[in-house]
Amino acid sequence: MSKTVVLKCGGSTVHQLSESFFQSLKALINNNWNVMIVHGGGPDITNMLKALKIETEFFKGQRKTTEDVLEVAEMVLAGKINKLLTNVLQDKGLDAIGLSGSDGGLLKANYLDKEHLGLVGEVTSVQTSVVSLLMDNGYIPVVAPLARTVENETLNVNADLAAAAIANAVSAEKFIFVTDVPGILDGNKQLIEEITPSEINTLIESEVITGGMIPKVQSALATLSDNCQEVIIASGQKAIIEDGHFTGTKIVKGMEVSTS
Ligand SMILES: Nc1ncnc2c1ncn2[C@@H]1O[C@H](COP(=O)(O)OP(=O)(O)O)[C@@H](O)[C@H]1O
Ligand SMILES: CC(=O)N[C@@H](CCC(=O)OP(=O)(O)O)C(=O)O
Repeated sequence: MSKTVVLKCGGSTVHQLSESFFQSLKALINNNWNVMIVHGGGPDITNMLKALKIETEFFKGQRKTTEDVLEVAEMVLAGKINKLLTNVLQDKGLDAIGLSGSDGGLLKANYLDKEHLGLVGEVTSVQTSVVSLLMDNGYIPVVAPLARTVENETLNVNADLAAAAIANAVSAEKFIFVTDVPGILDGNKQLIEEITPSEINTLIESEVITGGMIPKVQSALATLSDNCQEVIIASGQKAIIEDGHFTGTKIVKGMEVSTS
């Protein structure tokens, strides 16, 4: 039976994905993995908002989303970035179908914090049949992080959190964050090859892990399970598989000793 890998491609890297990254996807498919991609696009949304002279602000790492901001976010995520990624995958000989989380009831959400964030969603359910249908037929689903409420309103969703919700719902055996750094770096900017949840918490407290890395590691911790034994953070500028092994940082459950 095929295993499933969910990759989250950050907006920081989506324009710079390397040839070896696409070769790694082919290797996964040749090894019978079902592959799906959830993408971001934060920097492109910010640039488009600036060009349109619409103010943009973040609250606790998430974009405050007014109706004007949502219109631009949807245009950039479901239009520009989703098509760019789907086209490049097709160009590399990988069968991909682009869709938004609001298509086919894929992602349902509630308002995360309407007062502070406006039209931002927290995913409450994932209609996995939409992506299974595509993967079972040999396609890579490429998902833009938008969702619908039960009242049929569209909401903007942080892409790391959308990817984690999807990875959990499809019971992915592997979950990989593809970003613009080689993985989690320590205080000396050296790559950490393997890390446990308690070591991550220490690095957050000591402010070695900051900014956009925080939602990634938090999403990773929420996804680790008996089924998904490791979550990987790797660079899209390199191969994500070398000599049959995943590159980057592996976040593993570890052998945490309970003191309670
Ligand atoms: N300890 C760390 N190791 C690596 N990157 C870190 C760390 N702490 C913060 N970061 C930042 O996290 C960024 C990746 O997050 P982000 O910019 O949100 O990427 P993406 O668009 O891929 O989601 C890196 O470019 C880096 O600046
Ligand atoms: C609510 C919220 O913050 N949504 C994000 C969606 C895109 C995203 O998360 O893109 P990256 O992965 O490139 O950061 C935003 O508007 O920027």
